[in-house]
Formats: sequence, C-alpha cells, structure tokens
Amino acid sequence: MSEKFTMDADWLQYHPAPVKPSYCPPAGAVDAHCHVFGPGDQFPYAPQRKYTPCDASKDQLWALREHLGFSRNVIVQATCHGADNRALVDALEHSDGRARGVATVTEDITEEELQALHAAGVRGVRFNFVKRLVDALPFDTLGAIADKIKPLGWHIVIYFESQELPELYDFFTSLPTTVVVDHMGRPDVSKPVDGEEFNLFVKLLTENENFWSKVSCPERLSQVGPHGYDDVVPFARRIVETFPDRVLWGTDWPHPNMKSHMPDDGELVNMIPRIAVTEELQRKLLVDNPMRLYWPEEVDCVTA
Ligand SMILES: O=C(O)/C=C(\CC(=O)C(=O)O)C(=O)O
Repeated sequence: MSEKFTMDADWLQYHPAPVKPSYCPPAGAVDAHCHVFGPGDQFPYAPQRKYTPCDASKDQLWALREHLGFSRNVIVQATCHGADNRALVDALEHSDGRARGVATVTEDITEEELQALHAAGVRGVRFNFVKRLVDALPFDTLGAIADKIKPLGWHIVIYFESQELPELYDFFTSLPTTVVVDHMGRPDVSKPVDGEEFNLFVKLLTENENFWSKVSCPERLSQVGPHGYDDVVPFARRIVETFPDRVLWGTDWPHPNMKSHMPDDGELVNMIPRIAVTEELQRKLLVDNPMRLYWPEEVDCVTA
C-alpha cells in the first residue's frame, strides 16, 4: 500500500493563481530553479527529511511554465526527497526534453546509476549546507562525489547561508567543476550591498571563473516583503551586471519552507527587468546562460 503523507501544519502552499506577468520573457526562457514534490503516494518523501511539503507535481510545474511564458525548466532535487531521485527523473522523462535536472547522490553511486541519471537529463548534483535542511556530508565525501560526476561534464550546485561562506570558502574553491551558487549565497540584505559580507561572495565569483550564481529567491531574502522586494534588487543587479555570462534565474516554485508569505510567481517574473535592466542582460540571464549549461548540444556552434 502506498504511504500517505500529511504536510507540516505550518506549511504554506504555493500560490493558487499567480498573475499573468506583464513582463514577457524572451523566446526560449528557462526557469532554472524549481522543484517537484512527490506526489508522495507515488514518490515517497525521504525518512530523514526535515520537512513534509504539500505535493507539487510535474504537471502543475508545466502549467506554471506556460502561464509565465517560459519554455524550459531546471528541476533541482530538494532535501525532502533525500537522494531518492525518482520524482525528479519521472518529471525529466515526461518533459519532452524541456527539463533538465540537478540530483542529490551519495558517495556509493555506481557508474551505471550515474549514466541512467544522465540519460534522463540530469546535469549536476547539489551539495546542501543549510543546517535547517540537512546534516551536511563531510568534505571528503563531497569531494569523492565531485570526482565521480566530473567526467560526465556535470556541475555542482551549492546551497549555503552567507554567514557560513568564510568557513566553506576554501572547500568551494577546491571543487573541480563548474559550481552554481543558489540564491546569491543567501546574503543578509540588511547589510550594505558593497559591504564586507557580500564583497566576499563577489570575490568568490571574481577570482573563480568556474563559479556562477542564481539571482533567485527575493522572497526568501527580503526583509521588506512582497511589495517589490526592493531590498534584494541592488544585490541581484550587482551580480547580473558584474557577471552577466554566469547568472541564472528561477522561480523556486513551489517555494518550500516559506513561513512569512507565499510569493506570486507572476510578480517574481515582473521583477526580472529590475535586476537585468537591458534586453541583452535579460537574454543572457534567461536564455543564453542556462542553455549553455543545461542544453549545450542545442546551442549554435559559431566557428570563426
Ligand atoms: O527551494 C530552495 O531552493 C530552498 C529551500 C529548500 C531546499 O533547498 C531543499 O529542501 O532542498 C529552503 O531554503 O528551504
């Protein structure tokens, strides 16, 4: 019999009816950070999870993609599914090639299992250091995983809170692949955008050209709230304008663990022209960069 799951009592469900964005993304735009959850009776949540979400299926994700005017998704394995990537793989295999994935794997994963994930559309692994979400693995174990996935041409997605960056910095820069940072390293946006804390994050990207950043999740970072998330805009703009070829954008649907409010995904899309202020920056952020990382075989090869 399939297991029944009840979402956490304080769980906020994703927005039931986001506005149609007034900002129209360029053709081929990619939502490069989103998740699928379950459905739990089909793809059970992991026993070691730190939260039980509401189900958020691939079909609901595809419907949102169309509503927002996007073409493709990058689905990131969330901790509630642990290293069981079945819900992710199922979504990728039913995406008509319009979704790629970032998985969570353990050190004992075999070459055959990695190849199967690759065939489904996985192109990276996620290392999560956020203490409320996971008991992080030792650096040696993560290093061994990095060495295993590198030959596949995969990258590593890292998720951490800004106050942890000083102690994680040397490990991060030792990673042998492209590294993508979730949500700008979660800056404390009450601190100055050119202050010591965010400057360390900018230094990480400046001195390590293999590092990329997602300029996502204003709803998690903002302290002023949903009427524009104004306090996050200067941080995202600084990253987009300093590293225009190494930034990605995503909705973070279905917005796990939001406690203060649930963002309207349409309004998140409407923020894009405030953080990428020219059409060229928008095209790089939404199309060129994610295509280069996740669908390189579809990027035109221009030879001199
Ligand atoms: O959706 C996100 O990126 C952020 C999350 C959830 C998450 O990453 C996870 O469960 O793996 C968070 O901050 O709670």
